[in-house]
Amino acid sequence: MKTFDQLFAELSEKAVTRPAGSGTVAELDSGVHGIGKKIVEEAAEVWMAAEHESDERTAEEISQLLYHLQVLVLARGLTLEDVYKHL
Ligand SMILES: N=c1c2ncn([C@@H]3O[C@H](COP(=O)(O)OP(=O)(O)OP(=O)(O)O)[C@@H](O)[C@H]3O)c2ncn1[C@@H]1O[C@H](COP(=O)(O)O)[C@@H](O)[C@H]1O
Repeated sequence: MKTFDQLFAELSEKAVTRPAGSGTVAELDSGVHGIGKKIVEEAAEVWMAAEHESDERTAEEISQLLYHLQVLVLARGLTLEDVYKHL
């Protein structure tokens, strides 16, 4: 298990070190357009899970949406602080 901040730290390192086989590196390379499509897809899956599936499936889909949002933050060169200042 990891926290939101721990995941972001891990993804930030992968964006720099670009290890072979990393899905994050592949997604970053797909660009903002590709990442944006994943976000829309996952957001729909969150909605459907919340409406029709279990708490566990809903939480899983939310985790995937948060992951793709973090990848987009990195792709745009933003930091979590850039996001947090709007909360
Ligand atoms: N938390 C995630 C994470 N959440 C989602 N995803 C990816 O996002 C995609 C999910 O999209 P899909 O909906 O198409 O996947 P799916 O198999 O259909 O799953 P469901 O939505 O149907 O449940 C898959 O390719 C997942 O691998 C993630 N990929 C990686 N991470 C974490 O990111 C870190 C770095 O991962 P790597 O870069 O791959 O090393 C590791 O800690 C990973 O656990």
